[in-house]
Amino acid sequence: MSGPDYGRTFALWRAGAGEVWGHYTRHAFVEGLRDGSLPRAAFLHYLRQDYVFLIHFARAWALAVARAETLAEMRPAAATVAALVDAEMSLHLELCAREGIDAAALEATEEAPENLAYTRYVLEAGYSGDFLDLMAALAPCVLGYGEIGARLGAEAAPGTGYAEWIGTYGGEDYQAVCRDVGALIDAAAERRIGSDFAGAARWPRLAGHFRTATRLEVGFWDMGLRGR
Ligand SMILES: Cc1ncc(C[n+]2csc(CCO)c2C)c(N)n1
Repeated sequence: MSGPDYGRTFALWRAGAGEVWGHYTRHAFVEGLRDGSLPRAAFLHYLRQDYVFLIHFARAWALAVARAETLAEMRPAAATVAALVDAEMSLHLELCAREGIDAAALEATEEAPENLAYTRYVLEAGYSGDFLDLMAALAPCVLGYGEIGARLGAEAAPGTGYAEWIGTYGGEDYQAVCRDVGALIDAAAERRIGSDFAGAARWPRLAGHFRTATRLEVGFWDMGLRGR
């Protein structure tokens, strides 16, 4: 099964992750968003944890700014920090406010272990590695939601309570972000390991970061379904 075209590196990493990729992108939580059967309480639990997740994810993209070796790498990383802090977090604040969860309650969310594990793993990939290691750990998050959004945009049942979420990730704006991030990763890989990606000495470690982050996404959905 081939996924959306977000570049050459993504296609190789995605294939290398094997069945774990499908466990992530076709998780029961995702199917619940698609057919509308996901309990609202599970979605809200997920949103609250995701608010905390995005704070640490913005830190990871800020680390990418620091790890960038060219202005062409620095610019999109800086733009992503701004988009996360302004737009993405506001969406969560707004969705939660509508359900009676105010900003103070969101701020007071106790971070779930699955959340901790995932975000600190991504940050550690950047602390101990370079820009490309960090991109390998960030990619499942950014591009996986693109793949999920694209599929749900085409397949979701109409009139469920999750149309807004699906529209955010399935919409053309976010799909363009994914193509841009895919191109950024391809260029970052060529710069550091040349064009024979799979033949590079550090390829297994990069593919390992992608696969591990994908497993941690599965854990995040599991946590969301389980609720508190
Ligand atoms: C657990 C979890 N994984 C992925 C995303 C999706 N996501 C996180 S940041 C971002 C914007 C670009 O970096 C996107 C699409 C999420 N919200 N929560």
